Amino acid sequence: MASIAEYYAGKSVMITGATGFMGKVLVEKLLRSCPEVKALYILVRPKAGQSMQQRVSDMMKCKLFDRVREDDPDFHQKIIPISSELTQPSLAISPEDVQRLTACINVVFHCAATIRFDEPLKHALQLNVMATQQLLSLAQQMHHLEAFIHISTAYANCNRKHIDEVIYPPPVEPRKLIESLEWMDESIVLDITPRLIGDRPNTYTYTKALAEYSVQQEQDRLPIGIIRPSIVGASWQEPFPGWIDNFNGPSGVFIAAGKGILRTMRANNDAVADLIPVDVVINLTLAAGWYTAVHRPKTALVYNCTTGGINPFHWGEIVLGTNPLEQAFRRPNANITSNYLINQYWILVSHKFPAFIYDLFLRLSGQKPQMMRIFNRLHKAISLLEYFSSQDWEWSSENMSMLMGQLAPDDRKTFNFDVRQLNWPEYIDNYCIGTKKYVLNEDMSDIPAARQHLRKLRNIRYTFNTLLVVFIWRVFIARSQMARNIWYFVVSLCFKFLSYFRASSTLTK
Ligand SMILES: CCCCCCCC/C=C\CCCCCCCC(=O)SCCNC(=O)CCNC(=O)[C@H](O)C(C)(C)COP(=O)(O)OP(=O)(O)OC[C@H]1O[C@@H](n2cnc3c(N)ncnc32)[C@H](O)[C@@H]1OP(=O)(O)O
Ligand SMILES: NC(=O)C1=CN([C@@H]2O[C@H](COP(=O)(O)OP(=O)(O)OC[C@H]3O[C@@H](n4cnc5c(N)ncnc54)[C@H](OP(=O)(O)O)[C@@H]3O)[C@@H](O)[C@H]2O)C=CC1
Repeated sequence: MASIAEYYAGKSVMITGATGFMGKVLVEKLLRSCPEVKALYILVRPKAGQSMQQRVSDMMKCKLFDRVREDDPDFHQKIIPISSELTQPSLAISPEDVQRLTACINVVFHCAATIRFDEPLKHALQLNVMATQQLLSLAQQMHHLEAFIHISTAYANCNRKHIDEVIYPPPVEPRKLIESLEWMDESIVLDITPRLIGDRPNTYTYTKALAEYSVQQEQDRLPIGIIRPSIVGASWQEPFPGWIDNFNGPSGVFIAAGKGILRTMRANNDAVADLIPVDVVINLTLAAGWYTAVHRPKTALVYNCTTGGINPFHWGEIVLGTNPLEQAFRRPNANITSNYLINQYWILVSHKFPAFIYDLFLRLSGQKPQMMRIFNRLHKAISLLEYFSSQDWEWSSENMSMLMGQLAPDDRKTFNFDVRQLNWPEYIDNYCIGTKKYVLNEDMSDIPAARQHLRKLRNIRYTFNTLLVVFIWRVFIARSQMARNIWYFVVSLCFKFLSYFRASSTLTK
C-alpha cells in the first residue's frame, strides 16, 4: 500500500484558507514531506490593498518556509494561486479556473473560515456554511476527486459535554436558516442571534456545526473526512518548535500576560486545557486525506483531534515563559480564578486602577491616554474566551487512534500525531518563545534589556508602594486620634515581640 508521500506524489491538491495560520502550515508540510506532489492550487482573495499575487509571494517569503526553501528553492512553482472570494456567488472563481480545477484536482482541503467569535451571524453563515456548500458543489464537478477534507472545530458541539466522532443533528436546517435570513436586515439578525445560537456561545461554533451537517449531507456523493481540532496552538516540532503567527486563543493571552497587561482571567484551574499543536493537526489532516482516498470509507469519518483524553493538561498547570517580552507595561504576574467576584476584584485593582494611573500620567505629560482603551479591548477579548477556559469537555478519539494504527512506521514518524509524547511544560515554553519571535518580531538578543526593564518596573513598584504607605499614614494616622492609638498599639506590639525573640535567642545560645 502507498505511503502518505507516495500517495500525494503526482497529485493536484486544492486548498482554501492557505494564507491563514493552519493553511500555511499545511502548504509547508505538503511541500516538504510530499516533495513529489504535483501542484497546490490555493484559493486566495486580494486583501488590504494587496493583490492576490503579492499576498502569495509575501507568504512564500515567510520564515515558515525556510526549510522548504532550503530543500527546493523553486518550490513556489508548485503553488498555483486561484483568485477566489468565498462569500461571492460561485466563489468568484473565473469559468476558466473552474474548468482547470474540475479537470485536475484530486484532493481538497477546506480550511477557510471566519474564526472570530464576534462575527455577525449573516457573515459567519455566508463564509462558514454557504461557501462550504458552494465548495461541495464544485467538488462534485471534479472528475478525479479522491478526498474532500473539511476542517471543523472540536467546539462545533460545545453545547454537549461528551462529544463523539459523529455529526450531531444541526440546531436548524442550514438551507432554511439561509433562506429566512436572506430578506432580514442586519439589525434584525443581530437581535435574534442569541435566540438562534441558543446554548452555543457564539456565531462561530454555531455556523461550524451547520457546516459539518452540510458536508455530511454530501457523503454519498463525495469521499469526505472531517477534522475537529480543539484549541490550535503553536507548532510542537515542525517545521520548528513554537511557530505561531497570530493573536488568537491562548497566543493573545500569553502575549497580554507576558507584557504584564493581563493580570487576572477567569479559568478553571482543574479544567483541561485542550490545546493541540498546529503541526499535529496538519499531520492528521494529511493522513486523513490519504486514508479517505486509499481506503474509501463508506461514510464520512470524523476525527476529533484533541489532547485531553490522551495526555491531559490543565489551565492551572500553565507556567508562562522565562524569556521576558520587551517593553512590558508591568512585571508579568497573571493569575487565573474560577470565581467571578474575585476576578472582578482583581480586574479593578490590577487592571483598571493601574490603567487609570497610567492614563493620568499620560494626560499630565500632555500625551493621549490609551491604557483604559487597551484594557477595554482586552476585557472584551477575554470575555469571549472564558467560556472555553472555564469548562471541561470530553472528546472520544477512536478514529484518530484507528488512523494511527493504519500508518506505516515511517509515516507515523513523518506525519506524527501521537500526542502522548508531548511534554507540556516544554511545549508551553516554546510557544511563549514563538509568540515573542514570530508574532511580536522581538529579538532573543534583547532579553537582557527586557530583564533590565523589568527590574526598573520593580523599582517603580517599590517606590510607588512606599509612597502610598506614607500617604496613607499621613492622611489616616496623622489626622485621627483613634488611628494614632491603633498605630502606636501595633508598633509597641511589634517591638515587644521583637524584644521577646531577641531575649529568647540570647538565652538559647
Ligand atoms: C496564566 C495564563 C493562563 C492562560 C489561559 C489561556 C486562556 C486561553 C483561553 C481560551 C482559549 C480558547 C479558545 C477557544 C478556541 C476554540 C477553537 C476554535 O475552533 S477557533 C479559533 C479561535 N478563534 C479565536 O481565538 C478568535 C478569537 N478572536 C476574536 O474573536 C476577535 O479577535 C476578538 C473579538 C477577540 C477581538 O476583536 P478586535 O476587533 O477587538 O481585535 P482584532 O481584530 O482581533 O485585532 C486587534 C489588533 O491586533 C492586530 N492583529 C491581529 N492579528 C495580528 C497579527 N497576526 N499581527 C499583527 N497584528 C495583529 C489587529 O490588526 C488589531 O490591531 P488594530 O487595532 O487594527 O491596530
Ligand atoms: N485556530 C484555531 O484554534 C482553530 C481553527 N479551526 C479551524 O481551522 C480552520 C483554519 O483556521 P485558522 O487557520 O486558524 O484561521 P485563519 O483565520 O488564520 O485563516 C482563515 C483563512 O480563511 C481565509 N478566508 C477568510 N475569509 C475568506 C473569504 N471571504 N474568501 C476567501 N478566503 C477567506 C483567510 O484568507 P485571508 O488571508 O484572505 O483572510 C485565511 O486564509 C478554520 O476552519 C477553523 O474553523 C478549528 C479549531 C481551532
